[in-house]
Amino acid sequence: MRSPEPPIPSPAEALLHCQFGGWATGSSCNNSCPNSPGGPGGLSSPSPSPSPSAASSYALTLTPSHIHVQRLAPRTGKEARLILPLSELAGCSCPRAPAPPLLVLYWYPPGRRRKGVSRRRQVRVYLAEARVEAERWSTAIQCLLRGVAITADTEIVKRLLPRPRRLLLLVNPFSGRGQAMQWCQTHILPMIREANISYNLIQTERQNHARELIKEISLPQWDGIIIVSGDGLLHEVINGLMERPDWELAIKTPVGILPCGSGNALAGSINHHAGYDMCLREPLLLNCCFQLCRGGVKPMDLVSVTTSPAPSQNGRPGLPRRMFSFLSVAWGFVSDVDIESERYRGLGSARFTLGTLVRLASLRSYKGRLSYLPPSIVATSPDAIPPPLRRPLSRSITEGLEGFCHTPIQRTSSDMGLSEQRSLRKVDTEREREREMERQRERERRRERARGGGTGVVRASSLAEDREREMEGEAGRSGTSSERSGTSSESNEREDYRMGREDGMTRNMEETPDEEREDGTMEQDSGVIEDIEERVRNGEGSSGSMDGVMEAKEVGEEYGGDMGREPNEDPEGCYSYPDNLQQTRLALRKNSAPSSQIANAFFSQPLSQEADPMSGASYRAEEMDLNETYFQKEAYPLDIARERALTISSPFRHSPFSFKPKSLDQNASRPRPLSLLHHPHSNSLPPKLPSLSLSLSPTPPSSPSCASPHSSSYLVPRPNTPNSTSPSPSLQSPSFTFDIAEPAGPLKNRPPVSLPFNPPRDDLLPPLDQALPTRDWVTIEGDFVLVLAIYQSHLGADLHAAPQARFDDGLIHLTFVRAGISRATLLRLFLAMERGAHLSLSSPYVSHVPARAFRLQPLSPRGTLTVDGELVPYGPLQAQIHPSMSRLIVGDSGVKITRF
Ligand SMILES: Nc1ncnc2c1ncn2[C@@H]1O[C@H](COP(=O)(O)OP(=O)(O)OP(=O)(O)O)[C@@H](O)[C@H]1O
Repeated sequence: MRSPEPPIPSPAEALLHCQFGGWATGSSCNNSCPNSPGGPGGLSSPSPSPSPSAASSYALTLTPSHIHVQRLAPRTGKEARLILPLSELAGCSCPRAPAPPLLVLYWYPPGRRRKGVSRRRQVRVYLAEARVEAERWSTAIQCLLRGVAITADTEIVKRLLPRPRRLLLLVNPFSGRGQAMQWCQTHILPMIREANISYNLIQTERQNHARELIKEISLPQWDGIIIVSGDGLLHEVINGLMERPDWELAIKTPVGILPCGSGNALAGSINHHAGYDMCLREPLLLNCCFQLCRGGVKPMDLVSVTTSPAPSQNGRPGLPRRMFSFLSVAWGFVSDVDIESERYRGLGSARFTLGTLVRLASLRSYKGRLSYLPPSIVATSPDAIPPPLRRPLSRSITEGLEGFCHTPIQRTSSDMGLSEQRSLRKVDTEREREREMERQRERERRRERARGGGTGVVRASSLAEDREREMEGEAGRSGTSSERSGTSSESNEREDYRMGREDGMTRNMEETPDEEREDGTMEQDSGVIEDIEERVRNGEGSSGSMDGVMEAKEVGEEYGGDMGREPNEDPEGCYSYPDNLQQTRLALRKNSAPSSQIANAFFSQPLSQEADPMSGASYRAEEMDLNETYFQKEAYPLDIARERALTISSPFRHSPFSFKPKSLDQNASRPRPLSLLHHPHSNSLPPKLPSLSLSLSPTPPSSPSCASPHSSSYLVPRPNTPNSTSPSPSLQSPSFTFDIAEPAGPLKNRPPVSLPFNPPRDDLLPPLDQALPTRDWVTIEGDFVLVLAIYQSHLGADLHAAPQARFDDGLIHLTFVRAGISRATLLRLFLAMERGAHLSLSSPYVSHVPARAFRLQPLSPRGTLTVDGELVPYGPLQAQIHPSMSRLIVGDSGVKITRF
């Protein structure tokens, strides 16, 4: 992280050069001084009376990037030379008289801690001969820290300095474990004072207090709004800014976050992009606070999210709600854990570990439809004239999906460009052509079947069938398989399977249903759970949202195993746990009856479409407890036959708002930090879900390889394109069941925006109650365990959910996990996510795709949806990225930054 030491500065480089005396504080650590901005005695201890250090004197040289400190009378055992990079200084000061003329430097060098690299405070104090000299140095250093250019010839005077920055600090005293105010006193305010930043601190008194405040205040007087809390308070602030009449200007106010919550996802992203290792709690806070003091600002994407209307009190249907999100939209497992773990808030971030285990024990799946617009598609407004037909860039997605839904999505997401090139290259050889024909035949067969069903739906009838087909194809191709490219995850996956077979560890993997295969690894995995559980119980897990998990993983690593992997795979494909690990786990399991029970619950039954007795029971109980607070008791009308006929086109077959409104706003019922001890809710599905079905909305088939029986339908403008003169596909082909019906009565033509001041339009999305464009969108229907849309790299400070994400990459990173995944694999996914290694985890049920917009239509009647971790009304939801809309204070480690 630190750059190599610079050589001794040449005279030409030196801006200032002077001799100083040492200043000892009487303690071994030179870290306190009178009148220091951090207060007497620095952060923690009362100051012993400081005095000039008798023996030492130093030559200090200031260059544009460093302060070189040369001890003039070297003592044995002491470093003669110290180099302080300016990039590691939070600030400096020259205390006022009657204090001696001191130059005080607040230095935060990065150091390796128990968990990663983070900053630690050191104060260096030097005694100048005269006050004017100390002030000159202090001014010069502050100029450099604030980006004011000075040279050796510049007359260093105070008026060179820009005015001190002014920050509005909003503190949620109840965030996380309720330590925000304490950390303000001990960590935040001292460092902010050292950086010569003025501030106003306001404690929030209730939910939405910050939002209301931000709507009212005069913004120009603030250089930044800093949230001292978790991500939820920043969500309020961003929406407060967007609800102002001057939102266009207001949203450009730099915002920053000092992590005192339990998830701290944005802080985790800032920490990561600043080059630090993953860390939590105070180290994370110190890193982020230091970055804040450095003052670099970067653009940050926002995502406009339109949710279903909140249930209204007067019985009239409400308006769809629009909000702006900076972090994530989650449905299923992730949002369940987030919301349900509120009751463990006292554990801090370990609440997510526990929540994950609990939710794993009663894993649910949710029926729904996810549509997304891949980023390679040129922006097409739903109202715009369709662009001339071209070869779709996302062809490889469609092509893959037609064949078999799982693997190609995964492959395409990880190396879209590569797979595209590969698909172009492969027609060159004779063999490839044969394979292509074979695939074509297979596609034809499938279409035949689909036509036979009379629905026009291209869908996988069942995973088992798909797997069989895949296997047949594989067997047929086995003669040539070794010649295939080894770069795709598809081929890797098959390679893995093959190696597993050779190893004799399992049965033929391709013949074995996933669950059965994973059953074979049950014992090891339950060991993982037990380790985690044990640590959570001991309070060790309180160090992170997956902290217990992390530590369990470390235990695994000590034993020589990597829990994040399938036991039968290594990077090359084959892996087995060392015996001693298995023995240790068995021993652990013996001594831990409750854990064993949980582990058995996890692994004895794969997640299937069968009802989960546990969840079913809890659901009924909670219905009574919550009195419809969180979930509707009755499903909104769900015509299964009709839903299955849902096509390639519109994800909405009927008005998405036809469900029964809930009696209360879900948000209003979210337990707030003050009321943590209630809320035994859950959101299990009713028993017996229909088996997985998948319908896809392919891109226009402009090449034979992705021709579809309905190809002609793609050649006409979309049904909701105003300039369309051609009849809609549904009129052309009876098998096409496009729904271009008008939305239900009172919703017709209603603006889907509840924000008062006409904020930016979602040009990629039609209103929520209208059909999506057919072009370019991909739709997946089926049973999901989770859908996560994230636009920051981290989902929690220790969950590196989207390693490829940047603050301003203009992308929504979608991860979805389909039903059928086993608990063990899901756990492995989250374990791997801590290191950001989950993208390479090979599971046919897990997909990662980038998008610029998406629409999610839950078809299960119950569930939780969160936006930035906050509960929103359950129902259809859509979102679109607005690149670089806001500004985030990230420090100056990035390349392109401006200072606030
Ligand atoms: N004084 C307050 N009393 C109760 N709730 C508050 C108060 N101030 C803010 N809130 C609300 O508390 C919720 C949770 O706050 P926040 O997200 O900041 O903390 P957290 O949930 O601990 O952290 P994270 O979101 O990172 O897990 C937010 O929705 C916010 O609106």
